[in-house]
Amino acid sequence: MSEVLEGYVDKIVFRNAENGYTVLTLVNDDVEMTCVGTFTFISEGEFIRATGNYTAHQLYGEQFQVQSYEFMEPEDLQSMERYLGSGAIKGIGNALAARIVRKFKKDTFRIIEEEPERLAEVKGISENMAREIAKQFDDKKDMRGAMLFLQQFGITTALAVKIYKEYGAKMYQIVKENPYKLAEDISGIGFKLADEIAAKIGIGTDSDYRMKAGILYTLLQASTAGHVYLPEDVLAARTAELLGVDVRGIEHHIIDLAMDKKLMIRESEGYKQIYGASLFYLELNSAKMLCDLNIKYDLPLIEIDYRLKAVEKQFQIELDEMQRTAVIEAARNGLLVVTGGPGTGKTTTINAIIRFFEAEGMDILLAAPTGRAAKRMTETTGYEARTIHRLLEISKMSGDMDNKLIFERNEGNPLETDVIIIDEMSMVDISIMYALLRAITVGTRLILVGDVNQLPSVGPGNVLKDIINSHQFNVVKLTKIFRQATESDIIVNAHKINAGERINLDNKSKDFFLLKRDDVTVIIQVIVALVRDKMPKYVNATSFDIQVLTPMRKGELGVERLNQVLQQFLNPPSPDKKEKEFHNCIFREGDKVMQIKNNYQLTWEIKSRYGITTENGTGIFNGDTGIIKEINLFAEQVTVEFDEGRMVEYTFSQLEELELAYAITIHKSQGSEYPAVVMPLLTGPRMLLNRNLLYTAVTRAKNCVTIVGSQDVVQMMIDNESEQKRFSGLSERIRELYLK
Ligand SMILES: Nc1ncnc2c1ncn2[C@@H]1O[C@H](COP(=O)(O)OP(=O)(O)OP(=O)(O)O)[C@@H](O)[C@H]1O
Repeated sequence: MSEVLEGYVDKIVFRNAENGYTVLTLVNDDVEMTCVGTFTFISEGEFIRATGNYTAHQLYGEQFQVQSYEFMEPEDLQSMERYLGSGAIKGIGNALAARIVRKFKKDTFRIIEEEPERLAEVKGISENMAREIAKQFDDKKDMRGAMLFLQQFGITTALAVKIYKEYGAKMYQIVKENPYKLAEDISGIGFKLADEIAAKIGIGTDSDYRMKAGILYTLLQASTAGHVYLPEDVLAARTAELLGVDVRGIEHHIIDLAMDKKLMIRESEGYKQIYGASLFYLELNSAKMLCDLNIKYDLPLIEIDYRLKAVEKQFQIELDEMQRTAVIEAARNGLLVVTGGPGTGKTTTINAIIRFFEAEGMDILLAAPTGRAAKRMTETTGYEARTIHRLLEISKMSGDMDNKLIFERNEGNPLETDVIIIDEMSMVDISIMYALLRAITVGTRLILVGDVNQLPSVGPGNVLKDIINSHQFNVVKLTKIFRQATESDIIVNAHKINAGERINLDNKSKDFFLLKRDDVTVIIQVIVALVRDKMPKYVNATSFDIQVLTPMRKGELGVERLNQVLQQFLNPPSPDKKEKEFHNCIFREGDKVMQIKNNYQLTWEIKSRYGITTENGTGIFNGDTGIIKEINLFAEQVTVEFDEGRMVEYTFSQLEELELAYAITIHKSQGSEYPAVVMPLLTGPRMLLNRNLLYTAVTRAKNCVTIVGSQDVVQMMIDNESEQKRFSGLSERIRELYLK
């Protein structure tokens, strides 16, 4: 049962401006009470009614834990004086507040509202100031009114402030008529919340606004699953299910939305592709820019060959036929794709291309979609490679909203270079591809390198595969596995998996094992033994370097369960390790954790042995893993050490961006490499257990792969060619442009 406590905010004892967490003393005629909770908009002197519970704090004694609160108008003279002097109105301190109230008595607030010029009758208040006071008073009143209004729909004060700032007084009309607009305009309000508000207001389930918002929301959901568009029937069916309405009513709303330019409709072989407008233009413009870049350079083959021989001689390599072709095509085309599986010489080819152009005195830029991939590229080429975000000089960062990123490099300020090489192209989604293409002028050569059989990007699109499948650009496929690579069963098996062939699982290999177990408990025991005891010695690494990969999040062998178990064994509770529980997950000092979304604002620091900062920067990206070094319960901060000693401080509320990472999904492992991978494979949905997923998991391991579970499931995955279909139209858009 919640209780209610009313009173004045006497003192704000602590306040975290970022998340609103506040400790304050509330006073009324009877008590003075410490209140703790999230207050987004509060100043000393406000009169509030708080709902919550009394709790006993070990250190601080009795406290009132606030769940929600509302502002009330102060009533008596003392409360008016206290409110005015609280700092809520800038320029009025205690003394002036006392003079104002002494002069106007209980008329004070009415005078401020209705005859503010009379404030100038008080000593120390000019006419200008009087107007200013009235304005502030009015602003705050509106804001308070707005909050009271929004509170009835269960909207938190933080969101209420955002809504009020966005719409001002128009807010009332918008909320009453079309609360779905909130979902379009305000980050933090999604379709679901808007739909709840609509229900409370009494908007019908078949209202036009609701239908349209439902369609747009369905497309947005689809884009988070990687789709750029949805076929009309799929969109209609999913929307109907979401809204609980008849599918037949949806089609004409799709047409209406298209007329409003919120959706784009494209006819494709016998069906309609429905795009959200912004993704449509990202895709169409990417297609155009790719075509524009694809110019031919009329260089005589003899000359290229001559120069290539010189490079081979200088660097003492002999390129294979396809590798030579790749260098030649790179010289003769504005756009080239080089694709191949592990050990087929992609890196060697990149190196040859770099040396070839370098010998011509050309400028070259290297980049990759993730920090880890860029780091590897730097190591294998000896040239600085950056993330694509850094290459494009990301400038405006809105926390987690990738689609709102703004880059300094664009058509008005393009990258000035002769050649750009992008590695790990399979991870590039349509938004970052578009941003990259915008910053490249025709005449700069763009070389895209990647393994098309890896899982596609997390973000929408299937860029690398679509570019290849359009058949309009030069593509060099590297297929030969080089001798050194054939010594690794990881590489050999990866290629077999990809070709749908049976792999040898008799455990005679040095780096590829299957431990047959069919009991979940036993599988977990084996995984613990491998990660904690056996693998570190075998591959000469630490337990933390051994990565457990699993297809699923849920279930007995899913990420969540495995992390709990592995944490218990690899980093058990201990009196000298501090912990923080967050959303049912315990974070403990010493834990291995992973950042689960791109955050361009998080700052990191590298410190020397003497504690002096030697380097700092911003940006921690989806998939970056680190170790919790310290949990500070007093400052409510968690310090995590990422690669290369980059230290990052997370506030407790930012813990939602972290997850334990003893086990991670195969999807999250894209673009990473580990000394050893351990993978439970027992059961799971057939849709998920496919060739593509197994291939990606296996190719993450440098020195050892151990599968624990069922051989039948391994075989089933190899045989299951059905990838989860991605609806993306880049390939079609490119072909349309060439047909014109
Ligand atoms: N032309 C060549 N002649 C002899 N060996 C080669 C040649 N090209 C590549 N190799 C060797 O083959 C192995 C794999 O090459 P490389 O690292 O370039 O492939 P990759 O496709 O980048 O592999 P991965 O994706 O696994 O990093 C390396 O040991 C490399 O030295």
